[in-house]
Amino acid sequence: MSILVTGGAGYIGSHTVAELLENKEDVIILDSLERGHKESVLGGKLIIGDLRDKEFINKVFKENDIEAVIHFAAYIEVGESTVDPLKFYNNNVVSTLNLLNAMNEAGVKKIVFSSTAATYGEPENIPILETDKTLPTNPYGETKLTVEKALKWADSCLGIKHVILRYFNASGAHMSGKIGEDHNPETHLIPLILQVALGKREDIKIFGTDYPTPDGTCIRDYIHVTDLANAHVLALNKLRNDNSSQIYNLGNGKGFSVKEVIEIARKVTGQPIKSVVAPKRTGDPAILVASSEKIIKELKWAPRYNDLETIIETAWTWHKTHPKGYNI
Ligand SMILES: NC(=O)c1ccc[n+]([C@@H]2O[C@H](COP(=O)([O-])OP(=O)(O)OC[C@H]3O[C@@H](n4cnc5c(N)ncnc54)[C@H](O)[C@@H]3O)[C@@H](O)[C@H]2O)c1
Ligand SMILES: O=c1ccn([C@@H]2O[C@H](COP(=O)(O)OP(=O)(O)O[C@H]3O[C@H](CO)[C@H](O)[C@H](O)[C@H]3O)[C@@H](O)[C@H]2O)c(=O)[nH]1
Repeated sequence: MSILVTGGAGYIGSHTVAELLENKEDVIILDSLERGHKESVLGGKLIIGDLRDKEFINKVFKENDIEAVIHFAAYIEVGESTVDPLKFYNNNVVSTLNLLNAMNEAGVKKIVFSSTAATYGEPENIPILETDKTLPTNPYGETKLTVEKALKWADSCLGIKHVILRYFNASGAHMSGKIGEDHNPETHLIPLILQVALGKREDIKIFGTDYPTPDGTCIRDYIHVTDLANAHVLALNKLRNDNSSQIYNLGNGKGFSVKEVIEIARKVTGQPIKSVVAPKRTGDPAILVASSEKIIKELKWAPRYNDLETIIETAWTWHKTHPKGYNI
């Protein structure tokens, strides 16, 4: 039987497909390629289509023997979600309902879902626990929380079991150098810093320097994409072994400020990397750092690349060899 990976041609999805293939899983990748890259799919069967198309998704389940779903497909940009929230509800919520409906009709009872630290909003404690309150400050986080709630009822009423993974800041690239981060447009801090190091961008804007943090810039928890990918394999096996639903944070439990990230990137690249202070971005919490104790304890998750210098080195290797992303 196959594992269906939606959004498997995207950044985190493609790294997870690589990890699944290494674990000898049979993989089907479903992606519209609207924001993904067919070159990032290192193996398995790629089906091109859109989850908003109900007939298409029902057909995928009818024509394939699917054991479980790992669901990455979504829009991910916080800023874009504040400009067009309904588009986010349509792609992130309605698409997922189409998927759950097709799963239910086909009798597929296991799903791993990509959620986010953005479901917490402004945190009440640091590090953030899975049991802390969830009050998203933007439509993107709200759409993910809405899906989490739908999954809860799909479990209790339909017996579809889930593992919800709330990622903090995914970063870095595959150790092989074959796949990496290529969002378009790119808004994430580390790839933007590396574009400055490559001379493709004049400077990196620091969004706000008067946050209540030691150097006044925002603190985030950066997690290597392969460590994230590996957690999906553990989540899948958990669903196979104990058939119960759970929510887990995924971060390194250590925060770095924007200025610290820039400084480490200067060291890794050997480039000066010009920075300029810019206005705050709306809806950015000052500090987001995960407690990942639960997944470490329950699923024996063991991150291998948890040093930020190593994470940035892997991203730098990818960006140097792919200055135009998958368009080389
Ligand atoms: N990147 C991060 O730091 C981060 C952090 C927390 C959570 N997440 C979540 O992880 C998941 C993957 O993020 P990513 O950074 O890999 O994003 P990405 O944009 O690189 O990948 C998403 C993929 O889904 C596909 N897709 C989108 N809508 C689709 C649809 N309706 N039908 C079929 N395919 C569709 C896109 O073409 C793309 O290949 C998302 O659900 C995101 O919300 C990402
Ligand atoms: O040019 C930039 C880009 C970002 N930042 C800052 O750098 C930090 C990290 O920003 P990213 O855009 O890289 O990441 P976010 O923390 O905003 O968001 C990421 O992680 C979130 C979860 O923590 C969500 O899931 C979201 O989808 C994902 O993009 C933030 O403080 C941001 O203000 C800058 O100063 N300048």
